[in-house]
Amino acid sequence: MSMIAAFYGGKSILITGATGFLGKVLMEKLFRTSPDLKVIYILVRPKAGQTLQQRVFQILNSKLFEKVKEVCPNVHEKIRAIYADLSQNDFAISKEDMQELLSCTNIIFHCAATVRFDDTLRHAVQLNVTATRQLLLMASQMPKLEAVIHISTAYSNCNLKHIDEVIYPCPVEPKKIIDSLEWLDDAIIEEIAPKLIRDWPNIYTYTKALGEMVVQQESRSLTIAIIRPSIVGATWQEPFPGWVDNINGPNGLIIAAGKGFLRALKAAPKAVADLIPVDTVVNLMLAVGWYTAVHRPKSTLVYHSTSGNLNPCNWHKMGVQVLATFEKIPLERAFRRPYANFTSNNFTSQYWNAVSHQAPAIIYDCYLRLTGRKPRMTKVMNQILRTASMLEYFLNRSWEWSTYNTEMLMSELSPEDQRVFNFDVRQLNWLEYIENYVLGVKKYLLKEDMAGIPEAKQHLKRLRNIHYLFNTALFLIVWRLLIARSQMARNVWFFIVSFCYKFLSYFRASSTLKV
Ligand SMILES: CCCCCCCCCCCCCCCCCCCCCCCC(=O)SCCNC(=O)CCNC(=O)[C@H](O)C(C)(C)COP(=O)(O)OP(=O)(O)OC[C@H]1O[C@@H](n2cnc3c(N)ncnc32)[C@H](O)[C@@H]1OP(=O)(O)O
Ligand SMILES: NC(=O)C1=CN([C@@H]2O[C@H](COP(=O)(O)OP(=O)(O)OC[C@H]3O[C@@H](n4cnc5c(N)ncnc54)[C@H](OP(=O)(O)O)[C@@H]3O)[C@@H](O)[C@H]2O)C=CC1
Repeated sequence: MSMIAAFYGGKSILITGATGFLGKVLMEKLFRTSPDLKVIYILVRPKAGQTLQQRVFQILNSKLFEKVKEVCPNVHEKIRAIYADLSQNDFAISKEDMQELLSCTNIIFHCAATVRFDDTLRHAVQLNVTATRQLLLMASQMPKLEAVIHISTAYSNCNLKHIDEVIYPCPVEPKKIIDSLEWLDDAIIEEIAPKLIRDWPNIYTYTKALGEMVVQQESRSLTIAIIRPSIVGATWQEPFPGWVDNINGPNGLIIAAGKGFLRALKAAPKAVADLIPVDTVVNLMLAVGWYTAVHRPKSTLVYHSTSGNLNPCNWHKMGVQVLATFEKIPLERAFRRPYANFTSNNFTSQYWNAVSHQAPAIIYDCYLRLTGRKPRMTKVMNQILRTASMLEYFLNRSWEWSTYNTEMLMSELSPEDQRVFNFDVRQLNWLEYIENYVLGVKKYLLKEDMAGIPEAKQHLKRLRNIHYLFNTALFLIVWRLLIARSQMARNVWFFIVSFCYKFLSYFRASSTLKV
């Protein structure tokens, strides 16, 4: 019997960010392994014209939740969506709902955040710092509360090279920033933002670091733990391999590479690609929730959910495997044949951007214009290049994250719990994982049919022929122009032709002699 699964039985669990990538996988696992849990409260806002109920309905009826319905048929009754906007005072939760949350909650998983790298400082602070503070104030009024699990990121201290499982102080007090945002206007905030974030690469990682400081300062009587995942990728094993449903981080790059838009990336080929499967993160979260509530550690423990120090993989190896998978299972209607060129050199990277990205986009847009259609490829390409440049910082560096607490926790689990809540990333086979990942991107994200694979392969063959034809034509044109204008080019040309002629004559003569 799993102790962790039993622990969540009969519990009332509050999850923020339950409609997000991590939140959905967390809910799925909770319902599947502890179907006798009492209730999961989720704080949700209406979005994209959908009510709360419609959003929940959509999640529960998705492929991800297919197995849950078998073990927990009344899952609809066990999920209670509460209207909330985390950027508002008191989260805009009604008095009755707030009362219920305060009196019933046993465990909190705080996943909600803005993960955009380019968010405004005001919004990112509201979500990643102020909301965390407010949630902890709520938590301190919950008599039945046993543990709070705060989800941060392994990159919250990416200004350091070696990162321990401790909370590092930030140069400016979070409280001071929260207070100043109240009276400063937006223009001034955006002006001071670069000075505030100093050596953090973006507002996201900076505000996540502030969020951790808030956890440390507001913990008081609470039992809290922090989990820091690195780059969260598709599921490894559960509920099935390769599940993924958003375009963030690796996913967008995999699509852009598979469609042949992105063929070169400014990335250090040997740098560690610290991906961590989402189900591994969720298993650690549930184990940490159990451990924190049962053992009540005296201080706030930090757990790294990273792969680099236990089972490292680098960008080159990952790129090769992504390409190998696209050979077998190509994406439909590719723009060009997939290719991956990783370089950390500035000049080479700019060269590849011009030749491999911008030039084909411009040529294609000319073709669209000539055929009376609206040009769009340059815009798409610029968007992809903007995204790639935002990720560059993370693709050209390696970090060392220590994992003492995570390994300690692993050793505390019973063999059954180690199996059911496996977060031992040493068992991960990267080649198999990446193959399932790419397949998952095709199936669950792009919703492409496997029956279309032969046609997709045919399309790639056509693209290869067009590529050869184009290169040959280009070579001939350039050469013709060169010969017309330069005596030296003409001399070289005559030298090559006469050399080939002599070689062929010699070859013919020697083969005639043999006969
Ligand atoms: C050589 C060729 C490549 C070969 C590939 C081989 C594969 C190699 C293996 C896999 C590669 C893995 C690389 C991973 C690198 C990831 C590093 C991540 C670092 C993590 C740091 C911390 C991790 C975290 O804690 S959390 C979460 C991370 N957060 C994010 O990922 C959010 C990042 N996104 C943003 O901040 C924004 O989307 C931004 C700024 C990039 C763009 O904003 P903008 O307002 O301009 O656009 P959007 O409205 O958001 O989107 C417009 C458009 O672009 C599409 N899009 C969005 N994100 C991506 C993306 N990552 N890649 C590609 N496309 C993306 C989006 O869908 C929109 O499309 P529409 O068609 O217009 O709807
Ligand atoms: N994905 C990754 O690679 C990594 C993620 N993390 C951390 O994990 C956590 C979850 O990330 P992930 O699931 O990927 O992110 P998502 O963007 O998929 O999910 C974010 C969640 O936060 C919710 N949210 C955002 N703003 C508000 C708001 N104003 N009110 C209510 N809810 C809101 C979103 O709700 P809605 O659906 O309404 O937008 C969504 O449920 C975050 O804390 C992130 O920092 C850490 C490392 C890596």
